[in-house]
Formats: sequence, structure tokens, C-alpha cells
Amino acid sequence: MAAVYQALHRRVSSLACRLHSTYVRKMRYLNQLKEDDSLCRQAQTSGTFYLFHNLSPFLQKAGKKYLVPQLSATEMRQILEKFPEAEQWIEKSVLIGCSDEHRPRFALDLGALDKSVIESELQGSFTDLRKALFVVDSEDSPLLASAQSLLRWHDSHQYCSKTGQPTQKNAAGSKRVCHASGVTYYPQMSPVVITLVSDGSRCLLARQPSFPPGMFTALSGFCDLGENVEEAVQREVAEEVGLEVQSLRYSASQHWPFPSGSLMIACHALVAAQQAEISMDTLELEEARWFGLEEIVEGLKREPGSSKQGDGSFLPWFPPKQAIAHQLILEWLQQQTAQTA
Ligand SMILES: NC(=O)C1=CN([C@@H]2O[C@H](COP(=O)(O)OP(=O)(O)OC[C@H]3O[C@@H](n4cnc5c(N)ncnc54)[C@H](O)[C@@H]3O)[C@@H](O)[C@H]2O)C=CC1
Ligand SMILES: [Mg+2]
Repeated sequence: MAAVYQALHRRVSSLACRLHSTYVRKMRYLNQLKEDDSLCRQAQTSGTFYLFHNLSPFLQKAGKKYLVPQLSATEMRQILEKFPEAEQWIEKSVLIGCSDEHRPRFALDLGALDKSVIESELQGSFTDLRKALFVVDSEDSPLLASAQSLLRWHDSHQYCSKTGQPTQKNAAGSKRVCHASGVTYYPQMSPVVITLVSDGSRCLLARQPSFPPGMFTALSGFCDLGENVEEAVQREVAEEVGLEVQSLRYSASQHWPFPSGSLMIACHALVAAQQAEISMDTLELEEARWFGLEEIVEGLKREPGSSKQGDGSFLPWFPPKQAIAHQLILEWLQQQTAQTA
């Protein structure tokens, strides 16, 4: 028995080692592409391309599914030949990853070109990211989200904020440089805390007036400069619902492309059950209230379309699985059911 176990252990370890080395080699290769412009330009000739138009990704409908096509360099050339100055377009692409076989992936925004020509040629459509994220396969959503954030960053950092002179991107798009001032700009994102507050038996969800009718989610807020995650959670909860966090626990994080590239840091926070009276910030929130276990279970079953009632009001529903708020709510539910079991 021990021999079988040892053999199994050896096999698992060697598999883990091989997997690990694939990952390490991939990350090192990507880093090389970021650092070496000529290597990256060469990689563009064998890479694949995801297309965007004014930050909307290109999707193809196949039956009920939406696919995110990757175009080869040859297919890219065929499309771009239909427009003037085809060569300069490839230069605008940004590196967003690579396959395990080191085939690099790029994203390219063709916003200045006539989108109907591309759409009819490739039989698909440029789709708003707020829709695209929720209709594509779950492994494609993070890729679209990070590609869009990087393209947006390049689009809004064309000039040096010190000299006003144009900045130049490196081949991979991992930075921009102002040659007049020597300043290097790196893509930025904003840290945002998202907190599911619980009083031990209920959890607190809120809605902003801009949310779709009936949607409730966890409290969120941008971190202030100089603040750590714990301070940001405590401040946001105090500001938005007037409660004092007693303890908090980190759950997970997620890149979120709205409004312009955020790192969502998700936490569970506990407040004292005796001091759980909500005092809502009416400037930001339209409604904030406690939800019991049953209401959470029911809310998770609902979809935007099924939440409208006969009298025109909406029953609560929660963000879809692509949003980290959904994961926080599921975790809370699991914890509650484990406690009451
Ligand atoms: N993935 C998910 O599950 C969820 C994601 N979110 C995201 O979190 C973001 C932040 O949540 P809010 O409650 O709106 O934040 P918030 O509570 O900090 O309020 C937003 C206000 O903060 C100010 N602000 C400070 N720094 C900012 C920055 N870097 N960028 C933009 N505004 C800044 C602005 O005045 C803005 O109106 C939302 O934009 C939303 O996209 C929110 C809930 C769920
Ligand atoms: Mg907020």
C-alpha cells in the first residue's frame, strides 16, 4: 500500500512540476516580450489578435453562444488591406497574454476605421462590453475585461501630463514614454474595496439609483490615496451605511473594467448585531437593507427579467457570477448554511 502511495505521490509531484514549469516559462516569455521591442514585433507576425472598436470587443454569434474570435496575423493583414496605412495599425496592438505554446495574443482597437466593413467581412459585431462580459464563455470574460482596460489606458494617455508632448508606446503596450521629459507611464488601475457586511445572521446589500431595477449588491468604494485595505473598508462602510466594522476577512480579488480598470478587493466584514441600525448615505445610495438567509436564496434564483411584479415593482436580484459581489454572497450563504446545519 505504501509503495502504491509513494508511486502516486511521485507521479503527482512530477505532474505538478511540469505544470509549474509551463507556467513559469510562459510568464518569463511574456515578460521578455514586454522588455524587448524587436522580439515583440516579431511575435506579432505569429500571434493572434482580438479586435475592438471604440473599446467594444468583436463577437461572433454561433447558435445561442457568443464567441470571441482570435484572428491570425494573415487574417489581420487581409482586413487591414481594405484601409489606408494598413501597416501602422498592427503597431497599435497591445500584448494581453499567450498560449501555453507561446503563441502571443494581442488586442487591437480599430476605432478610427469603418466598423461595418469589418463586421460584414468577419460576420460578427462589435458589442458593448457591458453586454459582452455576460454572454461570452466564463474564461473569455476576464480576458476581454483586461484587454479593454489596457486599450482604454493607451487611448487616454497619448500625451505627457508634464510636457503636453505625445507619448510613445513600447511594442507590447506595457508602458508609454515621453521622450521630451523622459517620464515613463505604466498602465494604472484603481483599487476598490467591495465588502459584504454581516451582523452574524443577516447580510447588508444596497443599490445606487443608476443600477438596473431590483439589483442589490455589496458595498463598494475606491480606496483613498495612502489608505490600506482595512481602512478603506472601515471608511466606506461608515460613510455609506453608518456602521462600524468589528472585524474583516479577505476573500478574493478581481479585475473589473468599469469605470476604467479597477482592482476589486473583496472582503467579508462583521458588525455587532446590537449596533446594526443602518443610516444610509442618500447621496450615493437609493436603498440599503439587511437580507436574511431565505431572501438571499430566493434572490439568487432570480434574473433581471423575472424580478418584475404585476404592480410594476421589482423583487431583489443580485449581480451575475462574473462579478465578485456574486462570489461574496455565495460565500456568506455557505457560511450561514454551515452554521445552521
Ligand atoms: N465587480 C463587482 O462585483 C462590483 C464592482 N463594482 C465597481 O466598483 C466601482 C466603485 O464603486 P462605487 O460604490 O461607485 O465607488 P465609491 O463609493 O467610491 O463612489 C464613487 C465616487 O467615488 C469618487 N472616486 C474616487 N476615486 C475614484 C476613481 N479612481 N475613479 C472614479 N471615481 C472615484 C467619485 O466621486 C465617484 O463618483 C464601481 O464603479 C463599480 O464598477 C461595484 C460593485 C460590484
Ligand atoms: Mg460606493
